[in-house]
Amino acid sequence: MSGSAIDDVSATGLRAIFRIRDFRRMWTALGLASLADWMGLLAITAFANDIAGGGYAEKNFAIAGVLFLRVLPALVIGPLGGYIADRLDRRTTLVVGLVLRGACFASIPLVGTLWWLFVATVLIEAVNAVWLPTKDATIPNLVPTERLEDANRVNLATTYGSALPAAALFIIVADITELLSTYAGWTTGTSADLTMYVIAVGFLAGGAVCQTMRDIPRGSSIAAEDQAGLVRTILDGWAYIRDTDVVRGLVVGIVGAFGAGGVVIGLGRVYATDLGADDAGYGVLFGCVFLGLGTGMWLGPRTLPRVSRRRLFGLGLIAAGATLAVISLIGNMVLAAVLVVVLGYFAGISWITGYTLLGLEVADDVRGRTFALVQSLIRIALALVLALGPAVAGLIGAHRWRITDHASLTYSGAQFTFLIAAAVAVVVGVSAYRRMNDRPGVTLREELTGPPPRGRYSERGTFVALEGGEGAGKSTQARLLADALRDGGYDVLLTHEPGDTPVGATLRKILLDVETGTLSHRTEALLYAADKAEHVDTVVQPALDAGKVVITDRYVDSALAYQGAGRELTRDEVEDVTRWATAQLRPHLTVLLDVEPDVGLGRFDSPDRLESEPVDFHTRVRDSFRELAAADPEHYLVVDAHGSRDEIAAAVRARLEPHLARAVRRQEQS
Ligand SMILES: Nc1ncnc2c1ncn2[C@@H]1O[C@H](COP(=O)(O)OP(=O)(O)O)[C@@H](O)[C@H]1O
Ligand SMILES: Cc1cn([C@H]2C[C@H](O)[C@@H](COP(=O)(O)OP(=O)(O)O)O2)c(=O)[nH]c1=O
Repeated sequence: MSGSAIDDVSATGLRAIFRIRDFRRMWTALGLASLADWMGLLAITAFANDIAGGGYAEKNFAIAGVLFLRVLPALVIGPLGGYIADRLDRRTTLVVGLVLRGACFASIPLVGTLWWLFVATVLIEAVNAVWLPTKDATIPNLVPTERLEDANRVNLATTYGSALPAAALFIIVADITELLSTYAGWTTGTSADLTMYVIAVGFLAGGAVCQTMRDIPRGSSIAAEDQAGLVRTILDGWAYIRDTDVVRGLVVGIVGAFGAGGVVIGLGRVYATDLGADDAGYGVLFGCVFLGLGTGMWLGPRTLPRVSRRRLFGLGLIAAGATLAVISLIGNMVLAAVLVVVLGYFAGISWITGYTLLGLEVADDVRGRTFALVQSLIRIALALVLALGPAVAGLIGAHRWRITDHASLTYSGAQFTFLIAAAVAVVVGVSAYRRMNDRPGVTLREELTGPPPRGRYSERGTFVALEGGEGAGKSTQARLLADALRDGGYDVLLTHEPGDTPVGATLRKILLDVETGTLSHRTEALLYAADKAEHVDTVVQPALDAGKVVITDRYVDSALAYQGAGRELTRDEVEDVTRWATAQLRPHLTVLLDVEPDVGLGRFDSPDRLESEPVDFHTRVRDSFRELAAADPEHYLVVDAHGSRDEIAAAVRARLEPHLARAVRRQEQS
């Protein structure tokens, strides 16, 4: 079996793109620019804080202003950026864009006024609005098409992954500035001056690297219509979100998760001063938000495998809000930093589950628009939170209450604003939890401490199930997958339910023959269960034990969906019988081919007994399949079954690869 080759696929992919000289250079330039850009966010906040004069309100208003101006150009000029970028030479735009941003950063401490900080910030972001689409349009011209996905992953990882090193660098430079002024008598205008120069050098170095790239072919044009249609996108997506309950809960929640993280970034600088820390303290808080977000996104959902994803989403928000409330009450820098990691962790859990659920819940035809809208809403929310947070804090001001002659309580505007934001996050979280609670009878305690979900995964072989409504393309995809895997050297068993055993064939005839007439619902469930028992014991398990890849066209989910949701039996009843019949064996991966019932049914001419059921039966079945997938994203792939046969086959193959690799490792270990 060529398993180890498959194991290496993404590693080879990365190695392959990094062997491309110009991609390497683009990546280096992007890394330097991203690092400088994140440091820039910290530095302009610190600079505004220092230059704004003494008062608590002035400092907060200055920070509110500069953060708002930083986000504004992306919203206002953003749509125009792609249009302008399309008309300029790519390499020149990349180089000049970085040099200009570097020059603007260097000019901030040289001019040294608040007004110039504002102007320079707008200039920097306006240049960035043209630079970003140029960068995104350049990457496809540097790598072969089949490596584009890898390249995009690297692009994203570099852009966001540089936040943490940027925070570390910011802290180091802040400390060096402090040392220089204490021991070498080197006094600067503000504590962030040196940082600004370091940022400028970062951008200039990025520009220099871009200059060494070969001429970049113009290639495909930047999707201008994507950008120009922003307003229409927002309106279309808005109507959809407004009318769909679960989606509305998700979107509000996702924006809320960003708000909770954003408020810490917006208020972090002033809050650090409140706690007796300075720029370095702010850098720490900022880094902690990202550390928490990253950890939450990676590990969070995995550490809570038993909790329903829909519940987890709301719970993450509530926990983030509660953590923020605690942060608002304490006055200790070290404790605050630890709690900010926790805050980021919970916000990260909500963000990643929300994003995954949104992909599953949103109807295919509006998915693109909805995601675009969510991105815009996040940007707007961040702009508002980054600006409003400090503004509210400034308005509230710092207060000190004398309790006794010796004790007093200081409560600052920043802490108070955290408390307001915490309350908002908790309210949004509770409402999302209520709206999306898919296990109303089960208490949270039962969910966390109850027995693990029933089921076992075969130690040997790889078990794949294809599920979906009638005519979704299950048999077609099962065949394509089996062929592709056989070509790759795998030992494959292609099978189906009901009817792939001698007894099963008889059961199938009873079940699907229109002449059978109506069956008691429990009889029907038991006959399907009997077919499965025979199938698992005599076909599936022996093949898995022999190390094969078993692909089944329909499995347990079909029973849960058809007998459990379509009929009057409850899902629990059907699940009890079916899991018992299959000896709890679960597929390593279930592929759900998702399509509206009328599209699937339209692919046939002569319906069988179940296919002749009314459309709302099939709609309930479809909803049920989607719920099963949403509750366990790790073991499911939901594919839009409108796509072409080849597109779908490629998506299935890609998602299966890690599972195949795991099977090979399991086999090697045993
Ligand atoms: N991606 C697709 N686009 C359009 N038609 C398809 C696609 N996949 C399969 N079909 C066609 O739809 C019909 C049903 O496909 P089939 O694989 O038998 O579905 P299922 O097993 O889910 O009932 C067949 O005629 C098949 O050729
Ligand atoms: C496996 C299974 C199938 N079914 C139904 C779904 C289908 O209508 C029918 C299976 O027929 P099948 O020929 O597999 O249909 P398709 O080509 O759409 O996959 O049996 C159940 O109701 N419960 C089950 O557990």
